[in-house]
Amino acid sequence: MSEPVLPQGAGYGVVVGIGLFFSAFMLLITAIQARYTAFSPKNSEEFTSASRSVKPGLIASGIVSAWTWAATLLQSSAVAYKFGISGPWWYGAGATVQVLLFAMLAAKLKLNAPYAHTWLEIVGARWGKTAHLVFMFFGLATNIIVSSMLILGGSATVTDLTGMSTLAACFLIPLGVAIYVVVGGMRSTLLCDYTHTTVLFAIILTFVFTVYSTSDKIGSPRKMHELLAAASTAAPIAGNAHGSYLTIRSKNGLIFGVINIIGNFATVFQDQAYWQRAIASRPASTVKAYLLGGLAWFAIPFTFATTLGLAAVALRGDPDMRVLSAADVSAGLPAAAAASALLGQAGAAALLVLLFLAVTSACSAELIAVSSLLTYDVYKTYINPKATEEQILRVGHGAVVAYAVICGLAGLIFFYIGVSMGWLYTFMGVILGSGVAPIALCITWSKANKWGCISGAIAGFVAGIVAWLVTTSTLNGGVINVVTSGGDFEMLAGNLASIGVGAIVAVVSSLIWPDDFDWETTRAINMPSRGTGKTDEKVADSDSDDKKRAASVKESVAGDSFSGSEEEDELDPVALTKAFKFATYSSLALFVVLILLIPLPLFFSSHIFGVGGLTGWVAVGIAWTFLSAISVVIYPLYESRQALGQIATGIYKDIFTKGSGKFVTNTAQATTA
Ligand SMILES: NC(N)=O
Repeated sequence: MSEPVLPQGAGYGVVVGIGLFFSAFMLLITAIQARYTAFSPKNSEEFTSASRSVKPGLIASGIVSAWTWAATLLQSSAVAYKFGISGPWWYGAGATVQVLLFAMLAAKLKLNAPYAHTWLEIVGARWGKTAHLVFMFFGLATNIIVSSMLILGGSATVTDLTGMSTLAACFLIPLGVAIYVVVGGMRSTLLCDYTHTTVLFAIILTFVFTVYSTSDKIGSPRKMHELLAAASTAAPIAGNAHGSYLTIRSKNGLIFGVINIIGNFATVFQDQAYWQRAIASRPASTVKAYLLGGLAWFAIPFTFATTLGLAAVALRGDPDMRVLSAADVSAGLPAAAAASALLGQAGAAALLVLLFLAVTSACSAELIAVSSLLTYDVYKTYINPKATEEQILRVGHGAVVAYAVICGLAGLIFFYIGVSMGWLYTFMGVILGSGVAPIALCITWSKANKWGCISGAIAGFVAGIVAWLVTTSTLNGGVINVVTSGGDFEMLAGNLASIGVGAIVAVVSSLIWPDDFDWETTRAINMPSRGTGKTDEKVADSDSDDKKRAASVKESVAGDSFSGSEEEDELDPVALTKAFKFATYSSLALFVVLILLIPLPLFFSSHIFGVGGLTGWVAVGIAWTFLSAISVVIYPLYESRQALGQIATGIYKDIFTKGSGKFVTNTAQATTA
């Protein structure tokens, strides 16, 4: 291993320091939220679901943040390093379409189970205990794999750049996050995600402008083209047209693309984190949030990897660029190496902060997701069905901390057995792919057959493992180990068998023995008794200060609260059916554009990008990144201007008339809502 670019203290400083900073920040946000708004995380609905009241910009920002893993930055750059310009495209497009298509599931969630806390509650209500337990295995396995990838990617980079102990990084990363999740719950986690996403875009744009505009090592798309063309001549890529880095015609790039699409279907559809954002969303704008979030996210891996992944190739031979081994690439280190070569310690530090923010915000989504599954699907379903509000909240908090420790342990175990982030990334579809179709059918199709879907998930799981191992053995002379099993064809076989068998068994059996489900049972999940609002409507305290503020009550309510009656209005089945149709048409159209119309003609024509082509490609990436930043950084501020005004007014009042700014709801509304 080469000398770390940064001192060890920088690693601890970022991991512990930024972790503590965000914990303090979260305490502040939570205190502000409790004092100046209608929402308090002391309520379990608010803790896990943000009272189902969050607006689309903030949900989109939360989706971007939860979907920006360590792999989004590191693996995307690694595939750019290995396959050239096709890698960032397949990474970005191949993981965006699932979020877009999830908009359909999100619309159906609001239509068919509007008050559920978790996707497993829906499975349990529709198909009973066996299905609940089988799909819980898939759900929790998804969370463990995603969290392990976060910890592996995060710790490998921190260790590489600073020399910090991997063991310490594996535990300190999730524990720091656990503190702020326990303090803040879902809404504050979304607010923290928002701040992370803002900084993330700022750092990504800094790297983009360094590479394509200011760096004296590269500095322009033209120079990048020249360096990539030279790299293609010096070390042609097997399977690429003319061995070039500048073509979409890449056989291994395409194989990665297929694996990527399958694995990401598995991790979006079965990860409570993405369901949870749909659950937290206002019903009328859920579809918008997912379409916006998906499109905004695309820019992150595409532009980042087109920048630092390609820069790592272009800078080969530069005295500041370290030589990368196959293991370094699998660990996702090309981006870190390029950042250090371009900007020295400043580049390494910026990458470290970027990665840490990505890892912590995705990790916070995983922690609160697993906490919800353990609370509602394990504790409340099987251990204490009559659990009180207080017990649920306590278990939710305990589950966050327990899962943080489990994440650290899982990351460490994978690290010691030699499984890297890149290996896990291509493996995820092998064991998780079979659940994709059964779960999608459970929430969207009244004819989905219970036993067909359960057996599809199990049969696909077995088929995936068998196909993966048999292919590994066949292609490697009977040798099965971490290295041989991580090959492109080996992983492709496992991924295809898993998702294919799961889908075929579920669909065919449902066509032969169709169910006729009327959704009444799922709509009844957690249904509030008539007239109960979903917000934490705080009845005015009896203290004299609050009485004095009676006059300001109405304005306070006009801020960002979301009453039960507003929610009922937004749950109008006609409007939600329309939203589902819109989600279907738009997400399928975007799927066709991103996965078929753009890359396939470029692939089959074996086109090699010239200077103009590369410049246009990079320009699209930069423009998309700016539009994304506007959507998930500026737009959430705009849509919440009233609430921000309400909070600012409260703080102003508190400053000038001590105690007068506190939020109090209209007592008349509180008792009748
Ligand atoms: N979230 C992903 N696949 O980067």
